[in-house]
Amino acid sequence: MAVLYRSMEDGVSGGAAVAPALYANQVEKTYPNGTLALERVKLGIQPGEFVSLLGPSGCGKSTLLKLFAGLEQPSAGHIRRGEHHKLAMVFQEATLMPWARVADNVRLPLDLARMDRAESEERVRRALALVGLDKFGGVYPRELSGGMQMRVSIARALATNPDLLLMDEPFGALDEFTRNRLDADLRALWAERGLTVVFVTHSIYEAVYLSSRVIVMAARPGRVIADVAIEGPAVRDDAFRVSPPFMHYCAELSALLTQANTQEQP
Ligand SMILES: Nc1ncnc2c1ncn2[C@@H]1O[C@H](COP(=O)(O)OP(=O)(O)OP(=O)(O)O)[C@@H](O)[C@H]1O
Repeated sequence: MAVLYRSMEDGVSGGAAVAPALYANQVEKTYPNGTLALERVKLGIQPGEFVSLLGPSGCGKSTLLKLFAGLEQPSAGHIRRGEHHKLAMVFQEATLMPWARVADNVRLPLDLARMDRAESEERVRRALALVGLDKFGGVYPRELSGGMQMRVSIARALATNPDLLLMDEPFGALDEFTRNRLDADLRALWAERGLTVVFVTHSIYEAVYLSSRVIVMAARPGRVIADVAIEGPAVRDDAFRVSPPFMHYCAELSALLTQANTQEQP
């Protein structure tokens, strides 16, 4: 069988000498209102992996991403980030400033970092080219489609030259066609730039298409229930989406999610 079920221990040690880019050790998160969002999550992410966090609503995917980003602190256990990694985050909403042109939106984090203007303009130009929006720097966000606005949001993250990209369901609000296209572009970008990506999604198809590894989560309490390596072709085109291995992985992940739901505690 092509699917590999790796133990949670393997996820942490990776079995390799390379230090993980991200590491969660026995992490728990209880919010101030008493909600136990995550229970004993143990997970290591190696540099260069494309890892999706897949699971039903409320299983703690966003919470885990925020813990990795340092936006939330664990209630127990600890989170470690590789020392030399530069992190950027992309959210479900494009969160653009409507009064500012696209190029100014993308330049925002560089302005906040007080980067020299000549350098920041060059960074913005390159980031917009990477997401296929080189001709749109001068327009306002409202003049762009939802998919293009998400591209701007990704360009804003890329302009900071991250090597670690945390993405919280960035394409969840888009139609399927646009989403598939952005998935393909993101996968190509990941391969080209040697990024480490952690990607939150509800979609089994999206997780299989994009990832080198899928972490399956269950709710109440949020926890990791499986760690599945996706050994698809390195270059993933539309043919991969209808190939037998793709269908096979989708069926495996679907079965794992169903199993997790039926095991849910009331
Ligand atoms: N700031 C908060 N305060 C209290 N409870 C929270 C907070 N943020 C999240 N939760 C709760 O923690 C649990 C996990 O939420 P989280 O957003 O991480 O899940 P998720 O898997 O990302 O869900 P979704 O796919 O719907 O975004 C949920 O029960 C949620 O209601």
